[in-house]
Amino acid sequence: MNVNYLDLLAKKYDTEEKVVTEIINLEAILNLPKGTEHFVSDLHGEYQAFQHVLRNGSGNVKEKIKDLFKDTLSQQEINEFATLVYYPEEKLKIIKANFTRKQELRDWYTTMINRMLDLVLYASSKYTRSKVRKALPEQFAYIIEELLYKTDEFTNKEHYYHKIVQQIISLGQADKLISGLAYTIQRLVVDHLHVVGDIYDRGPEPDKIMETLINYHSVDIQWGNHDVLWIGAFAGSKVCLANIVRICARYNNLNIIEDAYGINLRPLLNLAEKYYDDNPAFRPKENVGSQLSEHERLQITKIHQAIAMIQFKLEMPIIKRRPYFNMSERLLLEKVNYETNEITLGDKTYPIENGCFATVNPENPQELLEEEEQVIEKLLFSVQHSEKLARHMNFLMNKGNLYLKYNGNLLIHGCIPLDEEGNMEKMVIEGKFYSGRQLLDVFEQYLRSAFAGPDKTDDLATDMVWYLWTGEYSSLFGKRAMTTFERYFIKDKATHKEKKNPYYYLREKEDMCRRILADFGLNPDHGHIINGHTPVKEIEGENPVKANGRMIVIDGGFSKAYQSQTGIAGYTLLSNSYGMQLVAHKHFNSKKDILLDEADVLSVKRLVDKELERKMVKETNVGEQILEEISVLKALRDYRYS
Ligand SMILES: O=P(O)(O)OC[C@H]1O[C@](O)(COP(=O)(O)O)[C@@H](O)[C@@H]1O
Ligand SMILES: [Mn+2]
Repeated sequence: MNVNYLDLLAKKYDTEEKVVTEIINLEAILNLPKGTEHFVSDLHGEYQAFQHVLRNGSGNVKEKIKDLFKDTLSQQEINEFATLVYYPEEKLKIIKANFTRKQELRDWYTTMINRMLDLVLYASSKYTRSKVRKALPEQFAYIIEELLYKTDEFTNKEHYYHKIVQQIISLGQADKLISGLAYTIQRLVVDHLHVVGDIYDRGPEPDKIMETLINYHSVDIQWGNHDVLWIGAFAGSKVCLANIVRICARYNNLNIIEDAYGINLRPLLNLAEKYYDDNPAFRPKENVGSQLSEHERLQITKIHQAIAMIQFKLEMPIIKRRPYFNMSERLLLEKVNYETNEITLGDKTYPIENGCFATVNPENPQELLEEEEQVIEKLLFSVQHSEKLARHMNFLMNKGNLYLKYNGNLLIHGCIPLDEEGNMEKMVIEGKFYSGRQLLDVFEQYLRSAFAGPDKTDDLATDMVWYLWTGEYSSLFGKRAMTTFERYFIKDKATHKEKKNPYYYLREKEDMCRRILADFGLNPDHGHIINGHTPVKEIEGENPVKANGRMIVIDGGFSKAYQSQTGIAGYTLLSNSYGMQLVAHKHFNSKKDILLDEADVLSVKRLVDKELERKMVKETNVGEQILEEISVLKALRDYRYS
């Protein structure tokens, strides 16, 4: 081992005792049960629903409460207590309003604090004390530790413990303590969170989800196609930028761009007002009870057209300069007959409906008007100078990857591009063939290099980010072509179809999944592929667990717009030391419903895989790291102290 490195380490471990203590600590951790992993995906801006799933740990909090209190509390008491753990501040307000006498409230506080302490202790049983300490609210850490680890002089000290709790109540700190304990419980029930892609688009509050993830104790992200679209915009891809604005307009979410990220839409609005009018194909989607005025609706409709047309134009030069993207069929503005108002796709000609081509030069359809050029330049400047967006995108890059190998499983948002025979599809990039894992690695390299060079807008790396959004061999898109243009302008639904990669039926086969796991260097006997991206249509009887358990699809279905297709509000997955459980969630209406009715949106838990023997930290990724640390520490001991 490198001696310089050991010398450096010796500064931290400057006595033999310190080295030995750390080795013993680490060895002990290896023999603890593995922490609970929580998998979610396709959050699509649905912050409130995500918060709920996070706060209840996909049902894990309730389960722990039941384990502990099922013989002493009624179902109603359990529900009320669970709601208090999920939303302590709000629930405290509601409950406190019911008390008229001070002493009653005091008694209630005492009961709740003790109940919370019991639950913290129970939820922390598989962690070291030092880890639990880190999860405690700072302000009360000392007191809570004192209350948690009551010593065997318990009987002598009972009065003392009781006094502490009473003091806290007298000093008006009970609410704070209860909230702190509730958050500690939430934190302890889930050790690590995986977000299997698509934080952005469709829903109203992706920025708040990002803030939550930034503050979360332990998380990784597998980018989704919608996430790379945002990364692409920030990295200088104008076409990705046009797409994110278009999607926000379509879903009536332009305030994400304007208010959340402070991006000025005024130049785009001016352009839109000048060239566009009302158009049924471009009216924003509205939720029930939408507050849009006629005027606002019209404005968004115009913006939506303006940015969509900029997008279609911007796609064309990329398709032309990257022939191996194989997208010449998508040069749609060149296939429009502007005189007859028709479009010819293959050997069929269709009438154009709701066309809005006022800014298109039929001689050179890809040409942007100077005004359009300026609009997109200004938008890009604004996007790249949004401090909040910069923070969010940097976090996505730091915590994110295209895929992740974790505890023997392969986590990936979309797919591994396959042909009909189940061979990994090959893509030629700059004259070289790539497929399977190698292709994904190359994609990721391009994406990182695009992010590192935000001032380059037309280089291969930047174009490649857009390819990841929409290209036929993209592991994130997983379809042959995106028919956005057709869905706006052609009535015939047959043209709207987006053909899926064969992966999506081949993944039903165990043998196929085993081959993919092996290609990624994972053990096919134990590993699973965990996918997001495609909503599982439970209504039609689709099973999220496929390929004899090797494949698990957890499109969260958080996206309200898609819930009518899925029939549920999607799945999440839990993996603890006993195995894996899939959780199906019911529709989430509002936090208010949960606070008042204490109804849990959770429905069924299904066992996917049961460990024959309880899985310990030493068998996990973290365990591997710890083993390495131990071997370094042993080397340090030999080198310095023996
Ligand atoms: O329903 P929308 O918002 O128009 O989006 C449809 C587009 O979204 C996509 O399904 C991609 O988004 P997902 O990753 O959520 O599936 C495209 O294939 C499709 O063209
Ligand atoms: Mn997706």
